[in-house]
Amino acid sequence: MARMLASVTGLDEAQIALRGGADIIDLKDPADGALGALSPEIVHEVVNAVGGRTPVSAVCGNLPMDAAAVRRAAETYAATGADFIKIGFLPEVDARSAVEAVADLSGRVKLVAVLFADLDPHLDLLPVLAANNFHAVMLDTARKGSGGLLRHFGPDRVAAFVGRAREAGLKVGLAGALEAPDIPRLLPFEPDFLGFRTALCAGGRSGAISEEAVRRIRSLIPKEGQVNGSAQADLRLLARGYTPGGDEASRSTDRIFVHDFVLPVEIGAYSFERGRTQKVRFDVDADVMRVTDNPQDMGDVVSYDLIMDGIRTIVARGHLDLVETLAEQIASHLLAVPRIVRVTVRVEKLEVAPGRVGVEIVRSRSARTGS
Ligand SMILES: O=C[C@H](O)COP(=O)(O)O
Repeated sequence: MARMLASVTGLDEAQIALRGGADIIDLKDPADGALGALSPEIVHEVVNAVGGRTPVSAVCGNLPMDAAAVRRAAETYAATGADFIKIGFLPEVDARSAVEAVADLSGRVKLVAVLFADLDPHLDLLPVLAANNFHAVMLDTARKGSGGLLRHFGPDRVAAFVGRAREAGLKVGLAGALEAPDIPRLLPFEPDFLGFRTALCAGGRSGAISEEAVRRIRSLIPKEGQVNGSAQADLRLLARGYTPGGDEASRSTDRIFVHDFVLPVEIGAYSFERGRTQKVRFDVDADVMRVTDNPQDMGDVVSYDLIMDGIRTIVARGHLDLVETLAEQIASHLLAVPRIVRVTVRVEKLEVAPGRVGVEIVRSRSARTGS
């Protein structure tokens, strides 16, 4: 279940974040880049004031990839009483010795590595982190003015990152100028936490955070007992008379769609279709249970981004022989979103004939579950 990490600059903001419902208080100086550190005294003060109500994490600073410097900073912040310390690892040098230099601190504090999506991170570091007792890895962005996480790492790369981190046995955090529409797109990857600063501030990440913004972001992340980004919606659906296993398709639905979505895809049963891509067009319509006639925020809707992200992620897995297989995988992926009750998926190869060839399938939840 994803938790919400809120980056704050000290005690006042920590209290605002707690009132807004943040699950992890993260201490950093946003005016000093992605990993600007606050003084150990401030961290200690916040740890005492939070008094165990939520975990507290502290950023160790913008460190050179030098084992001794990383060790010194990590020891300093481990001594503050923070539950987690976050250490950034840059890709330009081999970070292995810096990772090894802090391994034995894991008995005192949970170690969290931060890698940067916009700096071409070395994913080979993931097993090294796990072997050196790191608890978690967080994918963030270094250049905060350069767009959010998904701009640098498409959903297919995020899926690969999360998969490799989990395989190594690490918990996973995702961050990087995340905004409200990113949340339903990232929840399907089942991160352990999502990190925010910019979205919580009025006037950029160096501005002050607002309780209302914290609350709004928190409301988009399901809590324990809720499922995969959908349970909040499920509660609203229940309030409107939808019942699990009921005749969902006959209830009020809206249709979201992605049409004329063309991607290069490795597909085809012929040998000449292997080892290369060809253009494939996707047209997908999804019937979505309506929770309100007055949609105001991302919690009220199912985003069409989920359709595009799903297609990209499936296509990135590699070669498939049949358009039918691809269409079925897309349909299954979308019907895993509980609010989607019916999908029409059309997959067309654009380059194998003078015209277009392909398949269209219609699949619904009730037909699958028998409900
Ligand atoms: O650790 C998480 C970051 O503080 C997120 O900051 P951001 O939303 O400004 O990228």
